[in-house]
Amino acid sequence: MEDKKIAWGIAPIGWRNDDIPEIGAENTLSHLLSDIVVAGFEGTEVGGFFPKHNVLNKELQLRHLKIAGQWFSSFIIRDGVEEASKAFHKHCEYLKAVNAAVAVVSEQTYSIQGTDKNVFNEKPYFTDKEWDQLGQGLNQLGKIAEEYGLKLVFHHHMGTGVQTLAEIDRLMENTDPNHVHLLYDTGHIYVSDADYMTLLNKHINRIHHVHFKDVRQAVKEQCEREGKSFLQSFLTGMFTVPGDGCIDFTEVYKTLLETNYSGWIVIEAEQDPSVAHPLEYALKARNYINEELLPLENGSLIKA
Ligand SMILES: O=C1C[C@@H](O)[C@H](O)[C@@H](O)C1=O
Ligand SMILES: [Co+2]
Repeated sequence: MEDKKIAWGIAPIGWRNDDIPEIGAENTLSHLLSDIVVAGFEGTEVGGFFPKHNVLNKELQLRHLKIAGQWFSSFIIRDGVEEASKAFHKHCEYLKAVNAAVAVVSEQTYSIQGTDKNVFNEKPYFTDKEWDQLGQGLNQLGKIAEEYGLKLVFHHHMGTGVQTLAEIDRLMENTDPNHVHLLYDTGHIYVSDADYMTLLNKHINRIHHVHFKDVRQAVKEQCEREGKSFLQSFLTGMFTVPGDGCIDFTEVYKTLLETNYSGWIVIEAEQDPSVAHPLEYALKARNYINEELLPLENGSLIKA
């Protein structure tokens, strides 16, 4: 992050999606990275199709782009922390080699994220014993991340055992603030609880990475009525870029400024790239940031 407090990125998910690797498969790494430059972002997250670290670094350097982090599916409850640690070491090694800031961890034991189950009412729940296992395991993974100069940021997610505000509260209570941080994803908390500000205000001190994902309310309601899965919901257009849905990002951004948030804010709007042109939506997001969010910085400086 150097001297700048907030870095703006955009995730590959609008071009290619690790949850459904077939969609957008024609979009190459060069295409994605060059679009990111055209849209005026400083970096991105690592996608499942990204190459070895040296190849990626070359492509990044040519475009003056940086890597914020990468998703890691942990199975601490299913496999135990020793097994999870082995895979996590490899993950962190790669992230260190591409100079990333964070390792994004999501506990995927019992997750229905990639299944055809109704994401609105079939989410899994952990037992007390499983919560303990998860908390202790994440503390260990957090220490591993630090060995590589990274912060572990936990991703609350629809269709998983850590989805609702109450579950995020429990996870925060059950983990060591020195080693386990939080990723705040506006889209996931909105679809889960509707209220996205309470989570932000409550856990701002633990938040070290942010995903800006907007939600189309009418599409969300339709998906809920039809009992759609997570994958079907985003293919139907439940998510979009900030400024194009019902979340008030000015309120979110003001809070981040007032609390001196330092880190990445990554636009992450999964849609079907054959329906929502990735560069068009990246430009739409950038315009919204420039016109509605960045001007708030002056207001917040005056207030401070
Ligand atoms: O951060 C994320 C990564 C994706 O793989 C995930 O499904 C998406 O919803 C998300 O928020
Ligand atoms: Co996210």
